[in-house]
Amino acid sequence: MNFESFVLAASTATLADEPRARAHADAIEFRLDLADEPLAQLAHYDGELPLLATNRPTWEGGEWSTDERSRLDALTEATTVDAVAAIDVELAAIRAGAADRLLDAARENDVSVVVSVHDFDGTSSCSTLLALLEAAGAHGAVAKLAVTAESPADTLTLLRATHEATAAGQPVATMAMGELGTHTRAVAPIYGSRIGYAPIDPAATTAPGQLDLATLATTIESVFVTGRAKREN
Ligand SMILES: O=C1C[C@@](O)(C(=O)O)C[C@@H](O)[C@@H]1O
Repeated sequence: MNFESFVLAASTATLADEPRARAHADAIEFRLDLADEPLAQLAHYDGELPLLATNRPTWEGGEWSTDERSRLDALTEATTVDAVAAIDVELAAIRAGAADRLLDAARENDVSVVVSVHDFDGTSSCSTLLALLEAAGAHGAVAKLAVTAESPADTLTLLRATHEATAAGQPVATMAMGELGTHTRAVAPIYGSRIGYAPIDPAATTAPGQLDLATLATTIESVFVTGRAKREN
């Protein structure tokens, strides 16, 4: 997965759901931390959509609660699965020096790396967001930043950072979590965001404020394609 154009990922803990995502998604984000028998599911996967493997720890809003080594080892094993085209690694894990082997495995297996940062408490200043995106981008193909919107102004800060990083030639994926941030999931692609995440079922969200896959896909289609056509005319 090269993320040169926008990728809409259906987030799920159940790879058997993949056929239901095909109509709208470009990829599956497989949440190993939320899954039963994640490595066995990967070994048996025979779907059509490429996989982005995420194994989110509790310290970054996920559910993988055992030790860091086993978490990163599971992701390392995921890089050897043909269908896995990308993995998600937290910037904090890279900064802690824990992910070197994983990043090597991704390189050896030709798997792209999405380097992620999540802020579940709020939204920092635009310059801080830009610094985080730059730091994350130094380690992977895409820098991903999910903040929490506590006001409409926070969403503008996120979109400005998205726009500025993109204008500077940096591939980023951004979204504002929380109800106030929901619209950013549909409009961030206009400012350059390369990845969107959505659950197949509205009730199975993997982050606060997500839209379900069909809704996000059709909304992006109308605002993004229409907006692009207008800009190009
Ligand atoms: O990091 C992200 C983005 C996300 O948190 C979101 O806000 O859509 C959803 C997660 O599944 C994914 O790993």
